[in-house]
Amino acid sequence: MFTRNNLKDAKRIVVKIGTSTLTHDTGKMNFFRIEKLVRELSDLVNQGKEIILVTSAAVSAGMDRLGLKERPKTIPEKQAVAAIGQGILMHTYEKLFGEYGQIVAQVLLTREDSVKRTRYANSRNTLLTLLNMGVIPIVNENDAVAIDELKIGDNDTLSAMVASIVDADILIILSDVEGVFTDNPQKNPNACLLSEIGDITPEIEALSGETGSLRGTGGMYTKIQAGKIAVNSGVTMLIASGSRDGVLREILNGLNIGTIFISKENRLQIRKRWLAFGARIHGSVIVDSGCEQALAAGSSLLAAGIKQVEGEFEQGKTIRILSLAGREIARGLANYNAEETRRIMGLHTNEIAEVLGHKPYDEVIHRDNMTLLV
Ligand SMILES: Nc1ncnc2c1ncn2[C@@H]1O[C@H](COP(=O)(O)OP(=O)(O)O)[C@@H](O)[C@H]1O
Ligand SMILES: N[C@@H](CCC(=O)OP(=O)(O)O)C(=O)O
Repeated sequence: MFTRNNLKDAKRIVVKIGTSTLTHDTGKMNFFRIEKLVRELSDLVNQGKEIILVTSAAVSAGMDRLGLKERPKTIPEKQAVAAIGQGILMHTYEKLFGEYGQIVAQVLLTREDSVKRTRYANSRNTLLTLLNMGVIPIVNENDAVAIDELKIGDNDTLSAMVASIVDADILIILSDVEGVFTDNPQKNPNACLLSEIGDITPEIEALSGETGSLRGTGGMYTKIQAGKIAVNSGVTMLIASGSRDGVLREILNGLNIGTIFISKENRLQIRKRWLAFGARIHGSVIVDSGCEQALAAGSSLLAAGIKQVEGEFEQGKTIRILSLAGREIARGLANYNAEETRRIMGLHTNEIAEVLGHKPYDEVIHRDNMTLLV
């Protein structure tokens, strides 16, 4: 488990750099900063570290090339602009990393690459093979083809998925802020930096507005969600400022900068991790406190403990299990669809057949298909 004290021993490191760090306010690339980060990353590889870079800014680079002042609105336009920008991004990295003697590879992923078991295994194998060859994989979402169901939607989540897929030691997210503050520091000058976040409680999630900077996607919200994926996958995550000189070296030297999310000790088994974080969430059930305790002790989710059902989900889809206070306790695959779950909630197992006319399962979610997050 990595804490501030032993970060220098981290070997496999995923670094995510957001659009707000890679571009100027004008929307044009910030070459000065990109060069500095490429130099730092190259130096880490020379020290024997394995580095995966998750980069944003394809859309920004494409907009700049086309002279667009506003983000494209339609999906085909967005995809076209990202396809143009991705080439420009890779050209830049190829050139700069090449100057430091590094070999890079482009890896474009979609949600399917972490949801489908075979694609998950393929992505993992490719990334690990590249690392083995001493190459720096440069990852972005495959924006040109990923729409709706296939889309991860933001690179914070993507970077946490990548970190989870390759069993990284740490994930470093570089942004235009020093870390997570008690409030949006761009709007509230009195907001204070949180040096460490232990439990990702509903209060912590509430610190982040839904939006980010003008050019970024998702703001602090998606970074905290990424924290959930990372810590539950055994990956310690840090958020720090990409404009700070020598930021990566300072982090690895254990300096108290940015915000650290310390990983949980037990890494989820690969299948459970995929179940919890690869799949799209289709709805939630809210359970009573007795049920919450039973789940924590390893029981399956029974209809009797469910108080409320949110959203419309099909049988077999991934849903969240929330406490009465709104805390996410677990995720799992539902044996009943939303409508059936509404009809049987609060009932004992032996009453299900009477209400639904059939009872294919005793449990609403079987414990083998459930990942506890507490
Ligand atoms: N509690 C918070 N702490 C820090 N930043 C916050 C918070 N709430 C919202 N933000 C916003 O999140 C932004 C960073 O996210 P984003 O714009 O998506 O950047 P990136 O391109 O690096 O992903 C900050 O500029 C800030 O406006
Ligand atoms: N895949 C998109 C970036 C999406 C995204 O999450 O952006 P950011 O919030 O800047 O990390 C792109 O390359 O433009």
